[in-house]
Amino acid sequence: MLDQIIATKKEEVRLLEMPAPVAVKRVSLKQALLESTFDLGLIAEIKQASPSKGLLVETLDVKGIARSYQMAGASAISVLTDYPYFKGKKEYIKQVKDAVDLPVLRKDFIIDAKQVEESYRLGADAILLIAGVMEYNQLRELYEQAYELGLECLVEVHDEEEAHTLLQYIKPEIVGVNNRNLKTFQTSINQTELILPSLSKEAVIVSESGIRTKDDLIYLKNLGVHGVLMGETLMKATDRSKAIESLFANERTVR
Ligand SMILES: O=C(O)c1ccccc1NCC(=O)[C@H](O)[C@H](O)COP(=O)(O)O
Repeated sequence: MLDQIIATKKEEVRLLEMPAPVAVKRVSLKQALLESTFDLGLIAEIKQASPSKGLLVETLDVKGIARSYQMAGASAISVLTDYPYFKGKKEYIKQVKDAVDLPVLRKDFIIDAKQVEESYRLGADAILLIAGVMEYNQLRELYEQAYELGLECLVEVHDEEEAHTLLQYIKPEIVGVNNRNLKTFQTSINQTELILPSLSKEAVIVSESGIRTKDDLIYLKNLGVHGVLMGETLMKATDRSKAIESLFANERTVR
């Protein structure tokens, strides 16, 4: 499946027509995670479908979901822009930027400089770069290009080998540990505990995927991560604001 997704992305890059840049006020993902309402920063995701779970919701009110995430105290919003596998759309980024003040992470399979430039023009504040889907030299180039444009990167690793190799190329400011094995789709939040010692102590760490319960959040908070990225659990909730409020209850930071 992953090979198939990357083949699709190569074809999309070949056909990509650069959009006109939209005017947006960029906000920092890193800062939002460090200054979150809760003790753990929350990147709340908007995705209609996924390869592992199929259709998550029948209809998608992108602006309404973004507002409910912001109202409940999310630090940032992750927006799937891939259509073939996640039913996402590129225009959702601007829709979310218009609806809320939170940083927007473009969630897609970014493998080429053209997609980085496109993300900037679409109005994203940050992009996802996945270590497992490209050469590390390419990852470094895309990372540097993004920061030159004023975009931040969430650099994603899944295992210790990726984490070790990554540090030989770049010292990412924000690292995501994907608890989902992208080859098998299995999730285990223990993956975060396994990888944590291999990551830079200076990086802002986000645990991603398979996070469902308050116990999961307490476990991750005690490991010392700065934030979590949650998709399916929030998308499937009947009341998303209430879901966040009850998952993060008593986790509010007193300033
Ligand atoms: O979600 C999938 O099935 C998936 C399959 C292959 C590659 C990526 C995939 N998901 C992208 C993500 O990173 C997740 O949407 C995100 O981490 C949130 O995960 P979850 O909370 O488990 O929905």
